[in-house]
Amino acid sequence: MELLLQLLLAMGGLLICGFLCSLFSLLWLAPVGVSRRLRRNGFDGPSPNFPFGNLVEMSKKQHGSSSSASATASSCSSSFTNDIHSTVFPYFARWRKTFGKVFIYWLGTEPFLYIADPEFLKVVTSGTLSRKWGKPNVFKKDRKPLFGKGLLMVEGGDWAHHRHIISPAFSCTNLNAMINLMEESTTKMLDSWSKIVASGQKEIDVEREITTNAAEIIAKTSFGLGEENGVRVFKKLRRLQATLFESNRLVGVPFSNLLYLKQTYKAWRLGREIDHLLLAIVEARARKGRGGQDLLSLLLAGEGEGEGKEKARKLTTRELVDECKTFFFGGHETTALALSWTLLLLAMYPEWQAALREEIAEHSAGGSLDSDGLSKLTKMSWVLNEVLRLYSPAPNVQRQAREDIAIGESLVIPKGTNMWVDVVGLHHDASLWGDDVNEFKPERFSAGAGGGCKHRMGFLPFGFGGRICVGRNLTLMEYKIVLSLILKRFSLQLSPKYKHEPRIMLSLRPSNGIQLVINPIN
Ligand code: HEM
Repeated sequence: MELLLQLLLAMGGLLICGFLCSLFSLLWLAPVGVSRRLRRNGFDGPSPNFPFGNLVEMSKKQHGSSSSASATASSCSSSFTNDIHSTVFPYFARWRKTFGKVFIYWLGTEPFLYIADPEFLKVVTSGTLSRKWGKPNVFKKDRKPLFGKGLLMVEGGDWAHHRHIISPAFSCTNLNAMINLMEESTTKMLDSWSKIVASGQKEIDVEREITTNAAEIIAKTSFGLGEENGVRVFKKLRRLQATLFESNRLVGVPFSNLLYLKQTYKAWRLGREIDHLLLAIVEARARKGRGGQDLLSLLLAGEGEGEGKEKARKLTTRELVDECKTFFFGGHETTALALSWTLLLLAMYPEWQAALREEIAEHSAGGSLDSDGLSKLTKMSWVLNEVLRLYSPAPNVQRQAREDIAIGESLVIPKGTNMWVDVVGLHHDASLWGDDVNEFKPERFSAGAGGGCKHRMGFLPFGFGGRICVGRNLTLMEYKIVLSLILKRFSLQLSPKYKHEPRIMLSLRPSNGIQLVINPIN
């Protein structure tokens, strides 16, 4: 009996030792090994402390001049600087001074290759190398309730298949059929603005208004909001988003999820409820056959491309549910931010408000804009590009090496290394754009979509390569419709209450909304 007890104790001890060794290897040996390999390959960077990597330094507030954007704004709310890189990414701005535009830093035990050099980005992602990069596992798990296995997250053959089926749904003909849906929601919003102004209040937080409108538009265009379940999905999706971003997670630190059990559980439960509701919508639509102009109906009706056996299989019900969520989360906040930053900049530049109003009037046949008129709003496209350059709603793009990636003779990026492309850094780089890099000058896009940037990979508001944003035409259409309707009815002025404090909350957002004084145009 005593012998058995000793044996059990010894086995227990061995198990605990084994567990501690694996933990030590996960938390310390593996990341240190990768770190050494990266350094041997010539990649420098700030020294990490495992298991936090460089997170401690990244969470520190910046000092002195780096807070220029907010400092200028708080002392004088009628002017502010667009020089925001060191405000939104103070740690990158600091490290760049020492390590240049390509270096390694660590989120927990995850290595990230920071890239703000467009030529380097081109070399490591061009041609066949593009297939060796996937999406970082560390974010995939975290964002599963939002995107599931939708287009944004899938890889390899699955990605090619989804993209094949989804791209045609965003064709111009299909998008044109959505113009009315967009006008309807926006007119409702503007009618409520008129009432607010009539009641004597002139100031509005346009960011809040525009985000609600964009969420409604994307829900209508993705899965339909006309039905009761559509409205319930919409409300739950918004709650899910708030829940997931309530906590500031220690991304990359092993087991850090245990600190946020309550939020994780709440998000998981909401995710399941949304899935059930969306499943019911998808199944009901599938039974009904073709109907409606939203993306879901188009995907349900759309045949896979190819012939016979080669014909791409249609997306399953489960896959369609994930795509509806992906369109909602990938599409509404980004478009809303592009519009909100635009209204802010137009409030600062009344001459551009006037130029756009003139252009809208010129191309509105019988007072309203059709698809032909929208396509002729050239100056508005310049303004959109300039806003996406200065305040890119998607401030970074990430990838993860699925295998060792050899670049030329001497450089190897080890399997598992993540890539972090600093889009804000690229868009605010004077060596690419010139000394006026931080000025709002939409006319720089008059000569072409590159905006005069010295490198074609220097302007990446919608990402790059095969994975470039599938919804960019939808954004362009929504942007033009919403902005035209606003400018026709109101003129915009900056409110003294506005404080310019852009910050990163997954997307690049204003910290305190965007308060504008709006005046009806007779
Ligand atoms: C101003 C508006 C928008 C911006 C700035 C934006 C930005 C981006 C960026 C940077 C990517 C590349 C991500 C990566 O490579 O990892 C992307 C991909 C994507 N976007 Fe957008 N987006 C916008 C609007 C939309 C809209 C309206 C939709 C859908 C309705 C949408 C759906 C998607 C999807 C599904 C992908 C994944 C494409 C793929 O991986 O093949 N986006 N977007």
